[in-house]
Amino acid sequence: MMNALREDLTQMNMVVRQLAVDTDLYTLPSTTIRTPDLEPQPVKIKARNVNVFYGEKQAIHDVSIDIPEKAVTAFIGPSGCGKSTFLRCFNRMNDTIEGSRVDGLIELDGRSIIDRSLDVVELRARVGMVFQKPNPFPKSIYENIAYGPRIHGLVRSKADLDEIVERSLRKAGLFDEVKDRLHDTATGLSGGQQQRLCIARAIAVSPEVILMDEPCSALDPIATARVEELIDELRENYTIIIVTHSMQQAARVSQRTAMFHLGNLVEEGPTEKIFTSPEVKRTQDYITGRFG
Ligand SMILES: Nc1ncnc2c1ncn2[C@@H]1O[C@H](COP(=O)(O)OP(=O)(O)OP(=O)(O)O)[C@@H](O)[C@H]1O
Repeated sequence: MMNALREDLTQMNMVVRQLAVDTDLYTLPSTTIRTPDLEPQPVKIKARNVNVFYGEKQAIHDVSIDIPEKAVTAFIGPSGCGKSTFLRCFNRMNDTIEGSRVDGLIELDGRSIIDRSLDVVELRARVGMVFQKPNPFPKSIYENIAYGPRIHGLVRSKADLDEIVERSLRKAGLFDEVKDRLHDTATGLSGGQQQRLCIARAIAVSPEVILMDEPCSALDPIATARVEELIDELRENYTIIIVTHSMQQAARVSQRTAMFHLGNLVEEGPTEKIFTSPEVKRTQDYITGRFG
C-alpha cells in the first residue's frame, strides 16, 4: 500500500518536473536557481571562469556554475574529467596539493573564497567534506564527533558537547545504533556506519555546505541506500554537492546535475532535464553508457 502510494507520488513528481521543463520554468534569473521542487533557491556558491592547474597540466578549463542553496547538486562525468578537482576548489582542499593553482572567481554567499587572506580553517568549517573511503579517526565514536566542535570553540561545557554529539549522530541517522557504545572505537563500526559517522562529524561543526566525493563507492547497496536517504534528508538544511560515478545515484539524490568531460563543464541543469533531454550529445552518450 505504502509502496504503491510512493510510486504514485514519484510519478506525479516526474510529471510536474517534466511540465516545468516544458514550460521553461527552469529559465533562471542570475541570483536564483529553480530546483525541480519548483522553489527558487538562492545561489550559495558562484563560480566563474575557474581554471585549475597541477603544475603545467590544466585539469579544469574555464568552468562557470551556480550551486543552489539547500539542494543536492551532482557532478558526473568519466574518470579523470576533473569532478573531484573542481569539488575541492570549494573548500580550498587543492591548496594541500603541491603545485596546484586555481584562478577565476569562486564566491560563497557573495564572498570570494580564492582570496588568500581568507581563513581556510574557518572556510572548511563552513564547507565540510566527506570522502570516498570512510576515514574516522582511530578514536572513540564520541571523540570523532567532539573533536571539531572543540577545536572550533563551539562548546563551553561537557553538556554542550554531549548535546552536539547526540544531535549530530541523530541527524546522520546513527544515534540509535551507537548510543550504547559511544566510547568504543569508531573503527569497529561497519563501513556504512563509519561513513554515516563521517557525515555526523562533518555536521557537528554546523557547516553550510557539505562536499561529498563518491561517498558510497566503498559501501554495499544497503549502506548506500541508507546514505542516500540521509543525503535527501540533509538537503533541507544544507547545500550538498556530490561527485558520483553512478548515474542512478545522481538521478536518485540530486536536484541538479553538472556533467564534466576533459576538464570542461559540458552542461548543467535540473537533474530531470539532464537525464531526460540533455542539450549536448556527449551528455546523452555518457548517461546511456556509450563512453566513460
Ligand atoms: N594531485 C594531482 N596531481 C597531478 N594531477 C592530478 C592530481 N589530482 C588529479 N590530477 C589530474 O587531474 C585530472 C582530473 O582529476 P580528478 O581526480 O579531478 O578527476 P575525476 O573526474 O574526479 O576522476 P575520478 O572520477 O577518476 O575520481 C586528471 O587528469 C588527473 O590525473
